[in-house]
Amino acid sequence: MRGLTKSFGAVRAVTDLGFTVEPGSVTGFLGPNGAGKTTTLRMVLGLITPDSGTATFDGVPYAALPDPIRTVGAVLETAFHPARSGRNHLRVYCRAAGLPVERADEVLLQVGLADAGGRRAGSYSLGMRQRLALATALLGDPGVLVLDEPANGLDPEGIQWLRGFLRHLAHDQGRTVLVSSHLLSEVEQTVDRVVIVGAGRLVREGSMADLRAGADGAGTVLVRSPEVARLAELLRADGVPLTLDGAALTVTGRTTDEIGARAFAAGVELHELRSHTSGLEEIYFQLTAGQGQFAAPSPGTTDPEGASR
Ligand SMILES: Nc1ncnc2c1ncn2[C@@H]1O[C@H](COP(=O)(O)OP(=O)(O)OP(=O)(O)O)[C@@H](O)[C@H]1O
Repeated sequence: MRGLTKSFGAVRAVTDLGFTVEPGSVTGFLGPNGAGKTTTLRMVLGLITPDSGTATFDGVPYAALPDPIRTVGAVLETAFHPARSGRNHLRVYCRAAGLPVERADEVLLQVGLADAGGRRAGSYSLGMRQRLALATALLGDPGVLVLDEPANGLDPEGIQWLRGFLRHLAHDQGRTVLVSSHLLSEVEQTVDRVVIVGAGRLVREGSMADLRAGADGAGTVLVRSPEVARLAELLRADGVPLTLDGAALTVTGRTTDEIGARAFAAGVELHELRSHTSGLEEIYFQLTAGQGQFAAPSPGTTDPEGASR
């Protein structure tokens, strides 16, 4: 994508957005609600026309792809004829796209719906609908998958399955997988790279490892110890920011590894040592704070301008 820009009337949804998604990895497309993710994906898939900029697959815009279903599979919104079985839904797509109808059963098996293929799609749970949508995207065995919030409605087991499945498609099969989400925690363990957008603009692009490196020490660490006061004294002497509230010691800007090592070196017994907030989540929050569509002042903030920043 290069220089993608799109307005809806007075609303500027996406501004000069450009990034590249590589094969063999899962890229997370992250941003708060209203950041412009869906609008971007719709432009990529030729469903809406950008005001300016281009989106291409190996240099070819979606509209010019000779065989789009074999190049790109997408899950944007999940709409099914409720009375049609999952299998028939897929067969309709196969016929429309000139694919053998046997593909329907192959993709049902791939997404774990083989036993439910004969049931009405209207009776499917939200998670099963997501799987059926994914199956539809896979019909043409495309090299690129574009998925808008595919974890929506999945239970923890479904999310774990999706995680493994997307990684398999990218890492083992070499496909290009772009997956949007407004929650970093939802895709944190799935994605290799992230593209973060806020208010329609690129905020950050890079590997998950880079983001993690930046997040090291950004969270807080909670410590329980029968010698908590002594440990607090030692850490204060080291210049470590902390708060001691009764028996609860909270340390900022250090990892659990660092605190553990310091306590061990001083012979301080620890009963609990855990990171309270994922530093990664904090970084994501800082990068996108105030850039969501429904950005509101934090509780207790009286600045009336806060909501619009
Ligand atoms: N068809 C449309 N007409 C008018 N405004 C639109 C339209 N589509 C999107 N917008 C606006 O463009 C902005 C970006 O919306 P978009 O749906 O792309 O964000 P998103 O990042 O996908 O959000 P979410 O995580 O909530 O799905 C929002 O302000 C939205 O209200």
